[in-house]
Amino acid sequence: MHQTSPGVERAVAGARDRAEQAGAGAVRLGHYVLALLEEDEGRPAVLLEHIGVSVPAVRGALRAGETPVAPDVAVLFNAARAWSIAHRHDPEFLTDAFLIAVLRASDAFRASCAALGFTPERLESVLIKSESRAAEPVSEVTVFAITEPTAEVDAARVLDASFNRAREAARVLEDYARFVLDDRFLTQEVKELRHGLAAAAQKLPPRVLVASRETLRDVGTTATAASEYERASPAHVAVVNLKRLQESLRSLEEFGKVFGPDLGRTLEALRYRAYTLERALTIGAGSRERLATARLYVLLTRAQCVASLDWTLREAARGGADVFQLREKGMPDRELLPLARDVRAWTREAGVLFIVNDRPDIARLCDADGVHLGQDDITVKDARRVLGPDPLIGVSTHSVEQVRQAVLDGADYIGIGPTFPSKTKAFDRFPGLDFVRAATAETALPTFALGGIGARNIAEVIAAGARRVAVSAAISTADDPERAAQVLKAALTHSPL
Ligand SMILES: Cc1ncc(COP(=O)(O)OP(=O)(O)O)c(N)n1
Ligand SMILES: Cc1ncsc1CCOP(=O)(O)O
Ligand SMILES: [Mg+2]
Repeated sequence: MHQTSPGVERAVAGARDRAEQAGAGAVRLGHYVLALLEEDEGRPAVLLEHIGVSVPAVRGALRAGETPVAPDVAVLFNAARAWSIAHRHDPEFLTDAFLIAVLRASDAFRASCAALGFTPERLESVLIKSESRAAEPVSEVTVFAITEPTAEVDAARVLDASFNRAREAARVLEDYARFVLDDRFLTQEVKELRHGLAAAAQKLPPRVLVASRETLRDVGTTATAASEYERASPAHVAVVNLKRLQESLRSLEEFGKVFGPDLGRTLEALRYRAYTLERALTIGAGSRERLATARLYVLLTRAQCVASLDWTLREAARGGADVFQLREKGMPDRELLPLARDVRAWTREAGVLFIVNDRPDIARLCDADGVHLGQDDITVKDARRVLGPDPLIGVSTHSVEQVRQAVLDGADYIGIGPTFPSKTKAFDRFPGLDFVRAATAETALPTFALGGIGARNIAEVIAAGARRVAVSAAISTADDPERAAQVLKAALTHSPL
């Protein structure tokens, strides 16, 4: 049994077909050469072009029917195998070794091919590493004439397969961000990563990749695990393809180093970008689910409530508020933590979410559902260190750039504002309704518009694209927080998400 590549098998079958079609009676050496040169991107064709021989010219000039009858194919296989063992330490021979065996099968045939510009020696001279060649300068366009030719071609084969795999995975993720998440920013991010891959691939001489391509020889193409056909949901598709993208990038990075540190570094940067994307894509999907029905978010400060905080909270929850934030800016920690624990208990009873403002440590100690962070507060990354992967992290934003950064940082939801002047907090800059429009169009992450929002202006905010709002004074200073919450919630639920 000979270990050949599918390329060789195709060439053998192709030579037989040619002989049969020509009514030649026997397969001739020329039939093998023409069959080996049939694929423009195959090794033999690339090799000939590399030594300056025009493949179309050979196809036109070689009179296969007039070339010597080929020996039994087993003889050619033996010669190719011996060549491959001698030069590649590999009994599994490729089309280039088979071509050399065919050329060596007859002196007369060798002479006619030499007249067309190629001899086995010329082909070997660019395939085999020799002491004398190693000292020669390597030209920029050189494909095979490199100090370790088979090593580079083998590395290129991995790169070729991995570039394709990474590009395919990126395409799936782009579709997921675009059609499932409906997220403009993440779609753009994945597209940029895909373009980054294409740019990295261009750092290789194009023919190195082409020369390495023998996909059918890849034993992995038929090795399919049953799990490859199982996808529970679009989110599962995204997770599987994120892993595929990262694995391909790791492989690209490692084998890319064979071509120098520059390519390795470029690919490493792309791999880190893929990790960032993973965070944004998977967190985005999870937060959308957990906050799917959350429309009305209420910030409570004890001193600003006209009645008690617990009564205000219960009333507002009865009126339809979905999320409560404890926002105590100057309260001593000894007072804050017990209050936070009380609010945790009240929100649990009411069946609503509870977020602590500014303080991941307090959020963790009182077992809150999450924390809210402003641009000057602790970062999302550090908050995750305190809270772990599950609790919700909200981030305040005042510009589209901050929205994008919050998405990449792994925020679960975003506060967008201030929209209007607020009695709760003083501002000197108002990104206003234009920002509501821009932010809601940019991301599919849950966004809560806030700042001076109440019953009299909520329609404008909704008209600008907001589907969720966060309010403070509108609830904490209301005589009837239940009714106040109902009015806001009714306006919000009027517009579907
Ligand atoms: C839901 C929500 N959005 C924005 C803010 C504002 O947070 P930040 O900018 O950190 O300001 P302070 O509230 O900490 O003064 C928020 N608290 N909640
Ligand atoms: C904390 C904060 N950050 C931006 S606006 C705001 C206060 C929102 O309160 P109100 O609804 O009373 O304006
Ligand atoms: Mg803050």
